[in-house]
Amino acid sequence: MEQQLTRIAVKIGSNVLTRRDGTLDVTRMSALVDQVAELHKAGVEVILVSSGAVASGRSEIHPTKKLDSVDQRQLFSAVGQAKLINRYYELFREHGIPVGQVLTMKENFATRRHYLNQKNCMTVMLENGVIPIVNENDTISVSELMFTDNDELSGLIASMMDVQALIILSNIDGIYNGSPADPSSEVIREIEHGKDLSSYIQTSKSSFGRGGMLTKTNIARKVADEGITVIIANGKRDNILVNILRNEESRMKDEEPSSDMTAQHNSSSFVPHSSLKYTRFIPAPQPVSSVKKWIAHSEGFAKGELHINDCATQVLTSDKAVSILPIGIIDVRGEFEKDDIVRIIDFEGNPVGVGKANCSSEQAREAMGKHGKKPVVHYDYLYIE
Ligand SMILES: Nc1ncnc2c1ncn2[C@@H]1O[C@H](COP(=O)(O)OP(=O)(O)O)[C@@H](O)[C@H]1O
Ligand SMILES: N[C@@H](CCC(=O)OP(=O)(O)O)C(=O)O
Repeated sequence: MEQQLTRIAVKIGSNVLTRRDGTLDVTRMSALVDQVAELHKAGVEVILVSSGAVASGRSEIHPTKKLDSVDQRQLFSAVGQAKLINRYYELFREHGIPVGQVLTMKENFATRRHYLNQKNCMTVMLENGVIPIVNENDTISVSELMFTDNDELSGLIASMMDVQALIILSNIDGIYNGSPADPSSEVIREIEHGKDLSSYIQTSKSSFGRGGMLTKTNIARKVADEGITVIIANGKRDNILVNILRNEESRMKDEEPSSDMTAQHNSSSFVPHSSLKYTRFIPAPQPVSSVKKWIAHSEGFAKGELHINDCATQVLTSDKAVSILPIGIIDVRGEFEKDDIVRIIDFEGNPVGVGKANCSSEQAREAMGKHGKKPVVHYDYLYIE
């Protein structure tokens, strides 16, 4: 069988990997590893983003004196990450697949140089048949330096590694169109670009999770807008990963999977399209360039703002490929250097995009409102939301 999905990222949430009492669910972990191994052997490059460090450390260590939340997280993650990666190592070794640990933090995505270093690290791992297992370095990333949760991290990784699909595994079948506890609610199968989901999402989150469904949805949308398929599914369901991949493959080929595929994969239970539940964010038809993807996720590192006028706002939000020219800028806020990230704010004060500055804030202020000057943000380095 010719594989169409050749590179995917899979995020495994804390709750998929932990039992109710907070101990590591090794049976579930082992089942997921078997599935990833099956995909790997079928030629799919898989990048795992795995939570579970804090949760697995919590059950290992019982501090004698009361710790504050930062100390707890540092202690539990230091112990728990070692335990987690050791388990993965052992489980993948049974399939003859080497794994490598990548611990990262938000700051590593701030400069293009660090970003490309990380990308290179994971690319070389994949080229050598190694499965990268990524997690946030919880021991040193605290408070404002933290990712909202690993959903945010998985979005960055998916975008950075140019995957075709990001599969976010949680303890729920997908996004429900009401409270998941309400029996009349149903899983939304497909989400189109621009659909407002805010009324569906409850603020509740699973017991060991950090972000909740809202961050999942926001990240999923952003990544799908970059041309990557995003799927939210239940990691506790048997064979979920393999079934999703088959389903997506057959969707791409616009046909039901053939029986020889079942034989080749040596798997027992193909679940046909209609009974397999998950939420799929439809990807934008035009993939976004690699540098624009980085810029799209760099908003949090912006050093300044370019406020643009009515006319510039209109052309920017049209389908035209335009740069930010000084003539359309009405205000430059903050202090930035060439190559720093800046936010683009429209004439009504709404953030409309992010870009890499082509000059310093001082030079931008000088050129502001003038004709015939070089772009302050070039189109190739501009991401419009
Ligand atoms: N509309 C909704 N559909 C599905 N789940 C929802 C919805 N609104 C809130 N949730 C909650 O989001 C939780 C999953 O998010 P989260 O706790 O972050 O999981 P994870 O640890 O896997 O990242 C679900 O267990 C559910 O309680
Ligand atoms: N880095 C943390 C992940 C915490 C987190 O965000 O979990 P999740 O809600 O599953 O995305 C850990 O390994 O415990």
